[in-house]
Amino acid sequence: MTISVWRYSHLALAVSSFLLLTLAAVTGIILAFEPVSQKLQPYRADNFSQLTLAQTLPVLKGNYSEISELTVDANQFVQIKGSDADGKNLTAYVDPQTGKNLGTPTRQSEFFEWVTALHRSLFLHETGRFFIGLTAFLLLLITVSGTMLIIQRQRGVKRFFTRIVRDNFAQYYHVVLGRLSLIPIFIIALSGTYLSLARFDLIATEKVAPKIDFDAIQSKPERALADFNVFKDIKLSEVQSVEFPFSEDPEDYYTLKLKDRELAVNQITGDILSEVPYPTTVLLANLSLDLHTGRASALWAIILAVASGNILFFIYSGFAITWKRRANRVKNKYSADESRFVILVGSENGSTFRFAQHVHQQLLKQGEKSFLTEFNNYSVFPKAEYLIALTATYGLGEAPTNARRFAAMVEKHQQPQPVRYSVLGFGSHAYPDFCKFAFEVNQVLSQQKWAVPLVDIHTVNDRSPDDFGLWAEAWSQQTDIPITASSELLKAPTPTFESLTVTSNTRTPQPDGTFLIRLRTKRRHSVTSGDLLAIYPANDHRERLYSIGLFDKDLQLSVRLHPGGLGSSFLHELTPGQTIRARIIRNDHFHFPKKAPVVVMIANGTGIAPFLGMISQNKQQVACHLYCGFRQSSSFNMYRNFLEESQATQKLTQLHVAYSREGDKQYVSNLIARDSDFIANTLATQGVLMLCGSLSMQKDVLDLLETICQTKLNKSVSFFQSHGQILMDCY
Ligand SMILES: Cc1cc2nc3c(=O)[nH]c(=O)nc-3n(C[C@H](O)[C@H](O)[C@H](O)COP(=O)(O)O)c2cc1C
Repeated sequence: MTISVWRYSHLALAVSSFLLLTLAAVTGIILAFEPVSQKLQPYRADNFSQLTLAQTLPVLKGNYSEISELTVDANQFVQIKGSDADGKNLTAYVDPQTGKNLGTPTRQSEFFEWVTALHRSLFLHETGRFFIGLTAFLLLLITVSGTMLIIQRQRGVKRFFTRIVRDNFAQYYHVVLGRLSLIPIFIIALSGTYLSLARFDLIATEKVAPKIDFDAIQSKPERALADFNVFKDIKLSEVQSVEFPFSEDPEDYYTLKLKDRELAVNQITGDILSEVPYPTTVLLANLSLDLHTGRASALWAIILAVASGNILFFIYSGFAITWKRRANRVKNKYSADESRFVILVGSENGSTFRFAQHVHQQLLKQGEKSFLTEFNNYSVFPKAEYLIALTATYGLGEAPTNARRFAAMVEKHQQPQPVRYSVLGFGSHAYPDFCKFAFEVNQVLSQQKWAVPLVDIHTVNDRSPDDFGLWAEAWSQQTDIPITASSELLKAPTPTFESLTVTSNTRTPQPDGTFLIRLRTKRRHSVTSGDLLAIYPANDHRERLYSIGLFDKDLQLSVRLHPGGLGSSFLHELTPGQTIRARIIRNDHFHFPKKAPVVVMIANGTGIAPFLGMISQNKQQVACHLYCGFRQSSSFNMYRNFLEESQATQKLTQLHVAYSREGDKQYVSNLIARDSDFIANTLATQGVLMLCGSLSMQKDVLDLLETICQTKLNKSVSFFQSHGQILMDCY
């Protein structure tokens, strides 16, 4: 059964009952104070629980001339009805030990009477009772569906009480308080349902009348009350009421209504004339009344009041959650058939929609035709040129409900034209399978013939505006369509630019057009290899990003000169001493891993740049294996000395180079295929693979890794991606 079935049942039940539930909860809170206030009255005997009928009845008979009935209420106050020495009618609370008159019982206060009637029947008699009974039953179902939702959210019964990740106020406390008050609310609902069923005779609660053989009644031996064995055995705490014999005739007897049975006792001999146990249905009805009203315990009454208060909070928070989800429903200006941009959203609780809407609105503002929809609505998009897939991950690294059918839909609907896609995963490092579903989406898309990768998959941790901004920048750079992270989304200070001084520039490009440039920053401590440098070659909004390799105080960029390329031409012309305005962007997801026993670096072309810096910074001599691919050996020559020196100082363990236009004409993926056992072993022993370079290299390597992971490790590549063991930064 999917999470959505429980969720929709939970919601439907809540919607259908919330008005009556609110009323029942409010009146329930008020009524919980009645037992508490009653218990504060001074009518309970100190040693009540030890007293037996054999101790109590003779004392009371001695003190009062006539007693017709003795009752013990839920507060353990003993009350008698009869007449006093002057023959006047008497109803009084008495001390069962001394017989002292403690006071006269008063009627329930009018206010509590009024609230009780409202709580039980809405002043509508049987109709009202029916609706209240139905509400109790719906609450029972809500509790069951809520429990299932918590189990699914926590990934299993065993983890029911483990830490809850805080999403937002309403959601967090809906779950936290839901767990805490689950049992009291379940009891309130079950007992309320039971009492209603009993009230409508759907459960038989008839007590069986005593069967007395009047012919067998004895009048000898005569015994004193205190010597009746049956009275010696019965404690006052077991008694509901004792009806005294009407006359001294031996055929009149004591009727004892206990908690679990009814007895008839000969008033002269003390013999038991009849003993009838109550049916289980009656016992359950009594128990339900105790549990539903809290009449037997002030502490339980307070727990019931708190649980009823929580029901009110659940009504509020439940609707707040639903409101937020519904607020994200999509209204499109352009149809799926006419749009150039298609934005797919996978979201459970709506926050990913906020980011998607943000992108969508910016595209519309720039006059683009953009269509936003849920993953499950994926179909053929005949005019689409760009596909942006934004998705959260849920459960055990699973798809959100509105993205479950995605893989099947992609199989079914092939796009007729090439579409450039980009995947942005939303998740949280609080979960072991970080953004797993997004990685799966990326994998599925990468296998489609029509799909052309535009930007490497990016992830957003805990809705971080900075992470989102990083993707927006990369995407804008590839499309030349500016998408910014608005201040509303960013809620972070505007970027700070800094001036960097050029310290060296090889300028003379290698045959493949690559050159190395070094720049010095004053804020060296806040940058590391794998971060990005954003430059503004034309001093306008156009930004170009380069991966940084850190060498002591310098940031080294490896740049390929593209004829007419905005960024590469600009950098190529720079000479030592010149300064440029730039911005360093932290790229946490592509930093050298802090704990990995082995790091395998895979690069092609200028993708080697961050790895050069990482190797240079590898003072701890963590085992590092570099696999890199170039067109020809001359392209590699500019790195050769540095890498050979690094091997000598054990900052680099092994170096593997592939040339695509020389010798064996190999790609870096061929080297990975050759060393597939080593790669699998690295992953199996918590090592980390890092990929940097072109998207086409990334695709080849990922396809290969998928096969390696499946065949050698029995897991998907997305498992290792989501566990931070495969890091990528490709372009
Ligand atoms: C019950 C639950 C399970 C989650 N499981 C994962 C997970 O396995 N991996 C992950 O990266 N994030 C996980 N998350 C975090 C969400 O993906 C993240 O908060 C996301 O931003 C929510 O987006 P949404 O509001 O659009 O649904 C989980 C969140 C919740 C509430």
